[in-house]
Amino acid sequence: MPDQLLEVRDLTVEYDTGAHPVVAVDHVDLDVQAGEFVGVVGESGCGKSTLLFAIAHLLSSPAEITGGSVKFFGQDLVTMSEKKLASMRWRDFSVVMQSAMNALNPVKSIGAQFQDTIMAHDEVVDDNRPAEVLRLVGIDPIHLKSYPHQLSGGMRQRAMIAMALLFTPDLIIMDEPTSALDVVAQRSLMVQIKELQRKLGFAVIFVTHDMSLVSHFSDKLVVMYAGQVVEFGATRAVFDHPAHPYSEGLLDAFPSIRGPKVPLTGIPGSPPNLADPPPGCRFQPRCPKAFEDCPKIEPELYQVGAVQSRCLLHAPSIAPAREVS
Ligand SMILES: Nc1ncnc2c1ncn2[C@@H]1O[C@H](COP(=O)(O)OP(=O)(O)OP(=O)(O)O)[C@@H](O)[C@H]1O
Repeated sequence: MPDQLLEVRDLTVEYDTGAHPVVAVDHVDLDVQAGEFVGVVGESGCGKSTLLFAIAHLLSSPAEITGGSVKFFGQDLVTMSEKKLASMRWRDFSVVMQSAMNALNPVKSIGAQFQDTIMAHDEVVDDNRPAEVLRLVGIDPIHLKSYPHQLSGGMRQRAMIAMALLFTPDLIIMDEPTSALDVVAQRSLMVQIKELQRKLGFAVIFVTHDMSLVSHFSDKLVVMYAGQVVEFGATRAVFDHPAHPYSEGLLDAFPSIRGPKVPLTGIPGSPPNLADPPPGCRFQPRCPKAFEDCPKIEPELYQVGAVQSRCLLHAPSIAPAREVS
């Protein structure tokens, strides 16, 4: 199996809203290696869910992929036929949504829904597999007979993860799978996802608002702002030395569980309207380190040590003359 599982290049998604399309994902690049856990963070509305849906090719109108490619084991999902995509979903990659209650069919038992997923593929699956995947996520297989409303919120999310594991895919895409749960259930589900990932070796792309979750569970971190990736790198490197002022702001806005108590500071202002983003750097109207070039020049992603940062402070031709303390 090649190491490179997913290669997203220049991916752009627009919501066609009339005069000014909303560019929710703007020329995003992302690499995921086999078995890797990649966290995607950023404020509400920055395009995280749209990115995941675009990767899984699950977008519907008015959203449309207007450019770029999503290569999964070298095959471009963007140009792939719906038939081929349907055969790959669940088998090669699966998606776990924010709310299992919305994703599961309320009038079918969990077992019947597992069977539907199995029947939709030409794969031979052992009869015991549904029971086996439920056990894997800590649910008694007796609940194959249960309907979604008979399970707790945590169990429903676990059942969704079990369904995502039916064919042991190489990639599971998760959109805030724990956000509807209380902190204790959230933690225990995360620990379980991580254990399963280690045991079964699948890769995860995981969207969350929760910086403490990604700090504990993800290998790599993608920080998104206004439809763009503004920082990308190993999670530890980003947490230890954030290279983008927005990442710094996000880190200062959440409490550290073990570190010394420090006053939390938010990020002043609010994210821009994606139908009409500010010129130059999109974060500059809110950035404490902005300087005169920031509204004039659109930054690229620059290599800064172990991470990449979309900040002009790190642009080789600009930074030395404009160093801001
Ligand atoms: N149907 C739609 N029509 C127009 N714009 C949309 C539509 N759905 C989403 N958007 C816009 O696309 C942008 C990205 O939305 P998206 O849901 O991907 O963000 P997000 O980071 O996942 O947010 P959250 O964390 O709140 O789930 C937002 O600015 C949103 O307003």
